[in-house]
Amino acid sequence: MKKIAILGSTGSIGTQTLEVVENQGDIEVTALAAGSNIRLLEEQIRKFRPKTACVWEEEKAKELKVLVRDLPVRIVSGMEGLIETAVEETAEIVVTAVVGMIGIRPTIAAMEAGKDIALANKETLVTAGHIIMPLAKKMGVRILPVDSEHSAIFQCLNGEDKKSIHKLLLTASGGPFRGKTREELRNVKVEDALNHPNWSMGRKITIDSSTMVNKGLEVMEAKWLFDVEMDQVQVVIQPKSIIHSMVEFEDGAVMAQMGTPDMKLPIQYALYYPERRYLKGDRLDFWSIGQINFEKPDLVNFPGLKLAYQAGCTGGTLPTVFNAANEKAVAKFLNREITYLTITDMIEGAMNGHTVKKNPSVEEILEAEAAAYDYIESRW
Ligand SMILES: NC(=O)C1=CN([C@@H]2O[C@H](COP(=O)(O)OP(=O)(O)OC[C@H]3O[C@@H](n4cnc5c(N)ncnc54)[C@H](OP(=O)(O)O)[C@@H]3O)[C@@H](O)[C@H]2O)C=CC1
Ligand SMILES: CC(=O)[C@@H](O)[C@H](O)COP(=O)(O)O
Ligand SMILES: [Mn+2]
Repeated sequence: MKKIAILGSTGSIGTQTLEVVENQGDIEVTALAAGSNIRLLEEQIRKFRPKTACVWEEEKAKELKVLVRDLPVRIVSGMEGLIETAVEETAEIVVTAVVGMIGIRPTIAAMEAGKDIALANKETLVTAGHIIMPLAKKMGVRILPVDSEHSAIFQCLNGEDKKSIHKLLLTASGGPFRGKTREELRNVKVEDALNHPNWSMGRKITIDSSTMVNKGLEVMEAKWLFDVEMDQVQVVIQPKSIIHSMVEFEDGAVMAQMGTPDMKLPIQYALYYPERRYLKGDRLDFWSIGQINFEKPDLVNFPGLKLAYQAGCTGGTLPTVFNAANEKAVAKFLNREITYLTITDMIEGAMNGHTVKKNPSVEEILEAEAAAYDYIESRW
């Protein structure tokens, strides 16, 4: 039996990972972690019987301990608990499905403990890719992409030498506001931004898709995962999310990976790589699709993508500031404290106010995160 731990088991990726586990029937779940949803975590513990379970909030962890007192599961909490979950000794693969930079330390700990990483948590790679990728090499562990575009690229590459890549064609749906002007975006509501045309995902990434910040994070994620330059990653709008991404090789050949918008495919591919297994669900029907359209991204009305290229090309602590400012801004928008366009204004302001530090340590990354938060709190 393959053994896995899931950080963020109660979220969109976490629950779909558990669906894959249930459908396949030959994976043991040895550890689970969530933020605060102890009702769902209790259900998961009863069904999958992990050895360790973590709840971020200490008070909730105490409540959970009482709820599962009849079971042989160790309940832990906070960052220490999250790290303990990530290094649970029997797990071979850790699925990083927490949202945000909070994933950095547990991901590093899991790698240091020799675990392969099924990586959904893109914020970790964006902010600490210069630490994660060399560490993977040093420890001989694999970073298996779960993000749909990166899984697509990984599948297109299928072991081809990095030297054969001319460019990566990262597809984007364009989100719910594709084609709109900044004027039209001025008064959009939280509900409008959460209305993604193709994918059902957690709230933070859904807002990121609407601003194109998600694509910006993904350009930086691709740079680290596939060891390419930022200018080798070209974003192509493909509104129906049928093509999940493409690779153009040196000889001009283009490989694309297509499928229905269902994250269970990339999750399952990462968990069983290089094996492909049957996955039940809808399949593409090209007779009814008819057409697949492509567009150039609009960097004027959606400056998030342009700012991401700036952050990724500069490097150092700037991607952290881009990401941290976005995390703070999205939380504020979801909390209805700021307007939609303020999200990218905040990112731009925080980036402009930052002095870049090259090759930052984890501590320096976390300091840059805190500084970006302080900057935003002091100005908005
Ligand atoms: N959803 C998708 O289809 C895709 C997601 N991703 C990436 O995957 C990651 C997860 O996204 P998604 O599943 O949508 O997010 P969700 O918001 O749906 O889930 C987040 C998960 O993280 C948990 N969590 C939050 N804070 C903490 C914490 N401090 N300690 C432990 N667990 C915590 C949540 O617990 P609780 O429920 O208790 O709050 C929940 O289980 C993100 O980085 C996202 O960008 C990438 C590609 C596609
Ligand atoms: C499912 C997934 O991987 C998301 O990151 C998705 O790609 C979001 O879509 P867009 O950012 O292209 O709207
Ligand atoms: Mn994606």
